[in-house]
Amino acid sequence: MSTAIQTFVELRRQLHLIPEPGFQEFKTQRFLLDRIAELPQQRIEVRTWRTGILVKVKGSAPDRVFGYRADMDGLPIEEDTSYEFRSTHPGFMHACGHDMHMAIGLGVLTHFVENEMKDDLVVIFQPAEEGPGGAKPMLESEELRDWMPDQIVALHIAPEYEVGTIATRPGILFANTSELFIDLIGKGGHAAYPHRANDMVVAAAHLLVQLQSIVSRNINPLDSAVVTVGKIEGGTKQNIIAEKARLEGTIRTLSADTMHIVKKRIEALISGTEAAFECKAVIDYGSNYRQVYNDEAITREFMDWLDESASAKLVECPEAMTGEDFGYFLERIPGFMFWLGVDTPFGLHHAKLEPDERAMPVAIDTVTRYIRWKSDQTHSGGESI
Ligand SMILES: CC(=O)N[C@@H](CCC[C@H](N)C(=O)O)C(=O)O
Repeated sequence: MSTAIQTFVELRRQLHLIPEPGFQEFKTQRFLLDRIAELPQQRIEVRTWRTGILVKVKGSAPDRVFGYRADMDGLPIEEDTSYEFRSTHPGFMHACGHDMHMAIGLGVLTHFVENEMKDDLVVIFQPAEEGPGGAKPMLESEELRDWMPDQIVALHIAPEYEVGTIATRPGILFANTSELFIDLIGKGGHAAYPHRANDMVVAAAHLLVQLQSIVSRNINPLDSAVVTVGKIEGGTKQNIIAEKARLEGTIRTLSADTMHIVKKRIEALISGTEAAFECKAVIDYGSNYRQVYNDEAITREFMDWLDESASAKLVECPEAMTGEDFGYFLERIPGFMFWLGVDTPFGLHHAKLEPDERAMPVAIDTVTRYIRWKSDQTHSGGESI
């Protein structure tokens, strides 16, 4: 590994030490700002937005602004890797690769600071991707308004692909998402007198099983949807009938219509639970993310370029039911997202996730070469998508 790449690997390890939840990425922001301050400052301008950062690198004869976006937040997971550089924040871990996304962002930024291109570049470090979502408010912010890229790219690590692989597709890449929070409120009581109470642990158990029937019985088998309840809590002690229970989950669909169907069915099942268990239910859909829809022409052009440039092995992949608030960027700015192969047996959001760092030079090289090629193409009078 070259010294320059070793530096970004080391920066990724330092970011891995300090995972923070959405909109609380204070140490992460400080760390990134300090690294950005070490770069030659002549052609860069830095802005902060909440816990996020925007860095503009001025080009020599700008016609357009290219964007690279990296997400910043960690997850509430107790890390269980074999790393020496495990999280120093108990109960939090970079288990979705955002440490790598940010270090790659620093690599892309450094490249364009050291090697001028004609167009401008904005590197966007965005908070709260895992929730409640930083992309939408960031896009509406004054800080980004006059730095809005004309074309944007982002990547996400992919445990299932080998190092050296980049996977993407024109059109929909990631699903529409909606969070799901259901509070059940009944009547608590003594464990020995169930007839005088309305037990919300039992109500939650019934509802949880019924929710599983939505995908299997209400969605066209040729369509795709996910209803996952990732957290359930209820009750206070083993001999007290629970007055309250809470289910927390997420819904994923490949279309807005299917999202509507799933939500209607959840509401119907919840009404049934209220009637059956004589309780009250409150539903909250939390934050919703728009699907990640890759610009078809630009993505196809990138895939052709990648095939020819042999910067990485290209895979045209199927859609995934993951969500990403980068979908909001792609709603406003033409561009695409791709999967970066990091070849590890444990999946995203797993306590043992150890992405292969040899993927980092592949990403920095591909992103910088592609952006430069695209910029040169426009300036040489070539066709501009
Ligand atoms: C890439 C990835 O894993 N993204 C998250 C996005 C979470 C969206 C939202 N908070 C939800 O849970 O619905 C994912 O879980 O796919």
